[in-house]
Amino acid sequence: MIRFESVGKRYPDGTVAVDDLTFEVAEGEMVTLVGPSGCGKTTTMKMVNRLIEPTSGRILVDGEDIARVDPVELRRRIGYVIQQVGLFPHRSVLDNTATVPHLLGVKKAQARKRAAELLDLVGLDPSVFGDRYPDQLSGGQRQRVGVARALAADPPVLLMDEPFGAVDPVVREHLQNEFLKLQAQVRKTVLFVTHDIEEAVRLGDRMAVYGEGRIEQLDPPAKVLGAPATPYVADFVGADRGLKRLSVTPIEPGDLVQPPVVRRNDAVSDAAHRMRADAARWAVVLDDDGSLHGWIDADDVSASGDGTVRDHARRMKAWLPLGASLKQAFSTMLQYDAGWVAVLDGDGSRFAGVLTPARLHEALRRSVDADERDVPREDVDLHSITGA
Ligand SMILES: Nc1ncnc2c1ncn2[C@@H]1O[C@H](COP(=O)(O)OP(=O)(O)OP(=O)(O)O)[C@@H](O)[C@H]1O
Repeated sequence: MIRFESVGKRYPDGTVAVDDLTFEVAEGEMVTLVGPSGCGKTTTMKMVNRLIEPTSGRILVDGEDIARVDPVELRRRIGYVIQQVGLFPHRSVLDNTATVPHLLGVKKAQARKRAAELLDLVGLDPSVFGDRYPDQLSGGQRQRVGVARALAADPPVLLMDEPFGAVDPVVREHLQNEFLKLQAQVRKTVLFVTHDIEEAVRLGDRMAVYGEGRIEQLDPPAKVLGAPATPYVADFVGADRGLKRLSVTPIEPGDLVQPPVVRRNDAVSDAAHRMRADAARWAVVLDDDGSLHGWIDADDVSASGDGTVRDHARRMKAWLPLGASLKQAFSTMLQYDAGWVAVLDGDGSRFAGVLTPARLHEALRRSVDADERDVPREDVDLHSITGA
């Protein structure tokens, strides 16, 4: 846990980099700090490992006032990843990763074993990359080594300053996704500085939007995008914040519609009746074990037809789990030129319903209203939203 209590930093020339900052990063939480250049993000971060000393207030790490902790000892407890990874050029990737545990007194063989595990965890096969030197890696691979090295001493707290800033957008998104998976396993307390809003939105459990030297809003990304606290925040997150919000709004059961469902072994005539009764143009087809198989088009079958559904069923090419983002749903619909996308429940085995473009739009509007009023999305009645 990291706690800032009325923390300020005024440089000798009078520049106030950070002004009266009070906030907390909970254990296992990732908070992203985002804002324009020079607003005080890096200063905030560097005060946590005492690379910069505050001029007022205090900072607690796991309940302890860090002003009373020896800086060297403090930094052992805090992993630090920066854009210029700073690997030792004449040490192998494995030795780079094992450096800190070795310094901490872990036996060399054991430190190297742990380093190999960590390289594996960040997606670098140690048998392929372990013996290479930093200049034999791509930028993205070097960033991964940087993350592995920061995790090597198993610090409870991680500070990350634009760690993926130096790689191209495609690699960056890949690294972000990998890092999210990793964080789900290691659950570190993370402060993550970026000037990329998309990155702040994608990675943060909460994001802190900085104005000059202070935080204008500290909330979950969906809330920042849906209910910006000030005109400054609205302006900073951009006019397309509705679009950005799609990526942080999950598909929930209440968003789905229930089309007619038939089984592969059902008679075609029964399926045709069912679709007609529901005035549906298609039905979802399940396998005999209840798993999703595909769909059947009403135009392909008639009520007097022979045979079973399996003769006419079309295979489903894409589906999504509940909890996937509305952006993924939208993108899947566009990719397959489909008017709906099938959604499966959590463990991916049971058909839960389908999402349509109209329902996607409703989900977005309900979630915005839910954030504004601080209530769960299922409690929002669309008809009660002003203008709906
Ligand atoms: N040693 C210093 N002396 C005087 N002013 C400083 C010093 N270091 C930083 N500043 C100022 O403090 C302010 C905050 O700097 P900081 O590096 O924290 O910003 P930042 O939000 O991380 O910016 P960026 O995104 O460009 O890295 C800036 O106005 C900067 O010019």
